[in-house]
Amino acid sequence: MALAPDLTEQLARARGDLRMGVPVVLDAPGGAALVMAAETLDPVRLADLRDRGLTPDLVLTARRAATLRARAYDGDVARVILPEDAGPDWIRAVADPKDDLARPIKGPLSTRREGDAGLPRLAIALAKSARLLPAALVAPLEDGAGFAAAHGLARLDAEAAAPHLHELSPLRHVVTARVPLRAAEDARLHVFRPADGSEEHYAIEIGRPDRDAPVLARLHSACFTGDLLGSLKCDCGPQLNAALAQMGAEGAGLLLYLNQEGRGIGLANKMRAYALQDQGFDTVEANHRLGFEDDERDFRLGAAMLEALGVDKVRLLTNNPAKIARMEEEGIAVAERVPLRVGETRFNHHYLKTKAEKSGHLL
Ligand SMILES: Nc1nc2c(ncn2[C@@H]2O[C@H](COP(=O)(O)OP(=O)(O)OP(=O)(O)O)[C@@H](O)[C@H]2O)c(=O)[nH]1
Ligand SMILES: [Zn+2]
Repeated sequence: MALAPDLTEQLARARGDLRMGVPVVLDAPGGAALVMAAETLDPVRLADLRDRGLTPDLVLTARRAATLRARAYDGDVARVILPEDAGPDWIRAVADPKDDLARPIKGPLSTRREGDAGLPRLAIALAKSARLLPAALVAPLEDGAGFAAAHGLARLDAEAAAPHLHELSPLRHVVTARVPLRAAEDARLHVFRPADGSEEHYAIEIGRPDRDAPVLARLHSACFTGDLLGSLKCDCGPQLNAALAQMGAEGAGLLLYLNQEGRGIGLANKMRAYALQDQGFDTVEANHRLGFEDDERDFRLGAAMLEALGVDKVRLLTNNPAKIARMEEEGIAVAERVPLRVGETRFNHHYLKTKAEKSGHLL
């Protein structure tokens, strides 16, 4: 059926539903499950689910489970057995670390050992890709297709959908137009749109870089607070301006503006991380307490955009060795690393030090 949404489109819908608090059905040959994101959990829906005799587990990442001292028998995820009287507040308190220090969780949490964690794992990947807290209620269903149809819920073929969540969605080059910048009057903005309905990404091309030589390039990850507001907590704004200024001075360059806010966890989660940093945790610990890895970005995106723009070798403006490694893996030659040390303030000194010590950033 050509008019029906394909898998990528179904995934985009499922993400939208989870963000709104609408449950989604995951269906696989071995079993099905009803999934609700913990962050957007609706108490009425939780009650309805229980009235139907469904018994959800609260699925967390192993990172969050470690903070809560819960055993993650499934490796990267843990299935917490929900106490019968656990209401939305309890669920949210387990999922969201904001009150961990003020109200230490009454434990111990028991986690499930038996059974298959395939669908719970997919539920976490979906919540992450929806930029929600990585925590979900997952209740086994006997007849996934029947349940989805009866309640008008989105149903995903789990086996087919899982690889899509880890693949880079194809990017379409949508439009290019001239935008004279303070840093360089001869500048053009290219807009790229992923097929999976996720955020658009931009490339700012300064001058006409010679593709036969390594192009001065930067992969800049979106930072609303630093790039737009002038936040002193990071070095993003000064890095963005310094990169454009250098490209302007050299007369050519390519700045990729990747909409991977908060190292890929989204602005809401980044602000949760900032709130934890105010409680004394560093940037990496804060991500872990929330249930995320240190860095959830996918730099394959940058390589795909460079390729689309006909660039296969770069002089990369960065202090982050992971960016260099990823470009090389994706077939983009990094002829030179151009260091970018600007914007140190008394507020971000500790942040920059943590990045150097824990994330391997070069000084
Ligand atoms: N999760 C999280 N993200 C942050 C924090 N501070 C800044 N960010 C994000 O970190 C990213 C910084 O991106 P980049 O400027 O590409 O930085 P980088 O990986 O340090 O690499 P280079 O700047 O190239 O050396 C942006 O997406 C910011 O929104 C934080 O404390 N927690
Ligand atoms: Zn920043």
